[in-house]
Amino acid sequence: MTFTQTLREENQDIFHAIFDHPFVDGIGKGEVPAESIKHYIKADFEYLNAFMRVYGIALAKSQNRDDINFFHEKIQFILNSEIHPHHNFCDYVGVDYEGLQGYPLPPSADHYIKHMMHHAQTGGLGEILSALLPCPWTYLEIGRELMSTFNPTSDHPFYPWISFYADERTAATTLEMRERLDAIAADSSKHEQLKMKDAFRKSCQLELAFWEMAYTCEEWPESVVSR
Ligand SMILES: Cc1ncc(CN)c(N)n1
Repeated sequence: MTFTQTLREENQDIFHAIFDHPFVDGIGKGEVPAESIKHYIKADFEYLNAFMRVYGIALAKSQNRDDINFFHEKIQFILNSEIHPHHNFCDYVGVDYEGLQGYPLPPSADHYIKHMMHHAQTGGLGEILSALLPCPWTYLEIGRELMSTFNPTSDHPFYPWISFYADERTAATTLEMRERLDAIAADSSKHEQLKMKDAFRKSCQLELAFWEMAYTCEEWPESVVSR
């Protein structure tokens, strides 16, 4: 069994909790509360900005042109392609994308980006890839689960979102990251592998927390200042 197959198996519980989450289920059913969608977009716009910065740190730590090219391409993908699922959500709630940008991150999203940033700053490429991988991998599996469970057609309100993540490009990103991580893990000590496992599991847990954050419109305590 490869290192990333083990990671997937050890985190089956969280993958399933994500598939069962009411926000994810609501995407499949075509019904998600508008406030939850807006909360998601506000946080996800900033989350993806942070994700690109982590790719940038990984690029700076790369030892060969293949890795440099990989991280460079993935930044382009977020900038130019991953805006499509966001536009699908914005159209659903009837708001301008620009109007949902520039907001502070709610606690769980803030935690998630600081977790990735910690591994980017203190770890090698193996640890960074372990912290990043749950992002494409959980969404790829969400897309595939929703495709097979709900069999959406092009008139489904979230068809563009579901088909984007079930698509070959998300599958290719996930596979390329897994292959890079498997190669690094094979040359790493048990201690380093444990750090990678910890980074991966926490990112899976924070993916679940991100859905809950959006669904419940999580805010910092006492964030609304009373006068
Ligand atoms: C929080 C989160 N995780 C994953 C993805 C999919 N790249 C995303 N847009 N946002």
